[in-house]
Amino acid sequence: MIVAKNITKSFSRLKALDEMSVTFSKGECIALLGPNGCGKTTLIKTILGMVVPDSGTIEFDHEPIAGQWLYRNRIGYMPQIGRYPENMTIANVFEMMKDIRKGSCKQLDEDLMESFELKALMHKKMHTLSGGTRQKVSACLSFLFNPDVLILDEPTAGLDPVSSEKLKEKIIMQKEKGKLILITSHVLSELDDLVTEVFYMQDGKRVFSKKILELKEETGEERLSKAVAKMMVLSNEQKHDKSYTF
Ligand SMILES: Nc1ncnc2c1ncn2[C@@H]1O[C@H](COP(=O)(O)OP(=O)(O)OP(=O)(O)O)[C@@H](O)[C@H]1O
Repeated sequence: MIVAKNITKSFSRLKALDEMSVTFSKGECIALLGPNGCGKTTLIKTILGMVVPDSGTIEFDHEPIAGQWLYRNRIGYMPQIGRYPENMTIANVFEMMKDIRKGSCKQLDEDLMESFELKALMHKKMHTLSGGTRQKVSACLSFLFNPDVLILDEPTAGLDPVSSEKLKEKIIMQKEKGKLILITSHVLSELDDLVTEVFYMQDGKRVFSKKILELKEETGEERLSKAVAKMMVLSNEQKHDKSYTF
């Protein structure tokens, strides 16, 4: 569904993405992992067309995305930090988004708005919201237009535990519907029941990408955090052994 080939993106002398290639398929829930500053958000933004790569190509459903924008109607994006017109109420923001996306979605998905009880807060202005409520607005907007692809950048950061669980349940339901979900999180324990694949990056490059079953089998670990940690140790140990392919 999304295929990126040899994507490079530099900011001055820093290579945020270095010849990065990825294939993300329908029905997968992929954890995009790696240390701070390794290029996860930059990769997401190149897929969304918000950052233009210096070289390389990205295809969405076999069509190059360069110069295109309609494909974005099929993606729900929850940014790490949602930025909105601060003087608007939550209701204004939703109306604005519905207006922008007019006609691109027949049936709105308002499940999360209900489970987060957001409707009671609709009159509040964005600049008055707590960090968690702002995060809930971003989550609701990303699911609202029933997208085929969900890109969620640190979705549970700032959410209380009950709201986090509600969001996780919603993500699992979308995965079961066969959607493609890309998710970044530094709290690996939250990803345990969610992800089907792990894509681990460092310094703008892929270190390994593995299906979750394969990862658990190879490391002998059940929990994602332990499996990823062990994979990193194996990766370092095997760096000079060319017979071992990640
Ligand atoms: N617009 C920009 N201008 C200059 N440098 C940038 C810009 N965007 C990203 N970078 C740099 O590119 C590198 C990758 O950043 P990116 O946000 O993709 O990392 P990340 O893996 O998402 O990090 P985190 O886990 O902290 O969210 C970082 O060194 C960052 O400072």
